Amino acid sequence: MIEVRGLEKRFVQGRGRQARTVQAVAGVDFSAADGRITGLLGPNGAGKTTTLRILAGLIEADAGSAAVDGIDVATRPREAQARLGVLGDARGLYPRLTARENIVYYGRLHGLDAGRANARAEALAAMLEMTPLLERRTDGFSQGERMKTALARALVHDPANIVLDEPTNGLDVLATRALRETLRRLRDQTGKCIVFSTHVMQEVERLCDRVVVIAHGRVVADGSVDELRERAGTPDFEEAFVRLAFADEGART
Ligand SMILES: Nc1ncnc2c1ncn2[C@@H]1O[C@H](COP(=O)(O)OP(=O)(O)OP(=O)(O)O)[C@@H](O)[C@H]1O
Repeated sequence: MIEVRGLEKRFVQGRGRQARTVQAVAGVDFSAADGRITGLLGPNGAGKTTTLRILAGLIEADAGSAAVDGIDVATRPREAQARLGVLGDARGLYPRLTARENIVYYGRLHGLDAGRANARAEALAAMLEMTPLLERRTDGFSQGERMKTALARALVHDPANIVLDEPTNGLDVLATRALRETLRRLRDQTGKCIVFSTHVMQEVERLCDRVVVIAHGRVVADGSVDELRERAGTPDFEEAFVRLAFADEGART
């Protein structure tokens, strides 16, 4: 279970009189339940990545709070991280290490012994259909191979909650389908709480039980795909998104 309340974050770029403030997140609230896939949907620059980075404990919020299974990420970061698997946008694999070493290394950081970390790497590789990649250095991996390795690494400690930042970025149709299948399996078979950010409508329609629409750093709508369509008064989800996300700017096409 993930809960975000009144989250705010601004960035200051430059110094002195040249300094410019960007309000990246301006009061985001949402909850993501166990056994559900929740999508953060928003246009470029809406504040999705910043929200997820705060949740992952990578940056601090200026105001508000984020909690994983009721544990505040700012005040009890290690406990919160133990319950959270994070697939970041940069993937960040160590190129000189093999896929197995990348996964096991993270397992060890999360306190698993070597035997357990290796067993988890093998089980996850089987689930993600990447066993033949395990002993290869990640240097030179394709986008899909990187994503699988990074996802296995994020899941190595079997967290109850998973956060993914634009997980299908750069993936082809088959890899995207495989990822969708994996996320559904994690939801249905193990009841994980899954949150992912995207700006791909199709992905949200096919995968999400709940959608949180973010625009200009704020939540502008929250509900199932059907509820959002109904609320926007259109059967076309893309049109519904545009109406909800850009309501204050007049509808665009
Ligand atoms: N480290 C930073 N320094 C300065 N500005 C930042 C920083 N990180 C994010 N921003 C700004 O905050 C705003 C929100 O960015 P964020 O990456 O959270 O959006 P997003 O919804 O994930 O967008 P996208 O879909 O394009 O990835 C943007 O205007 C961005 O330029």
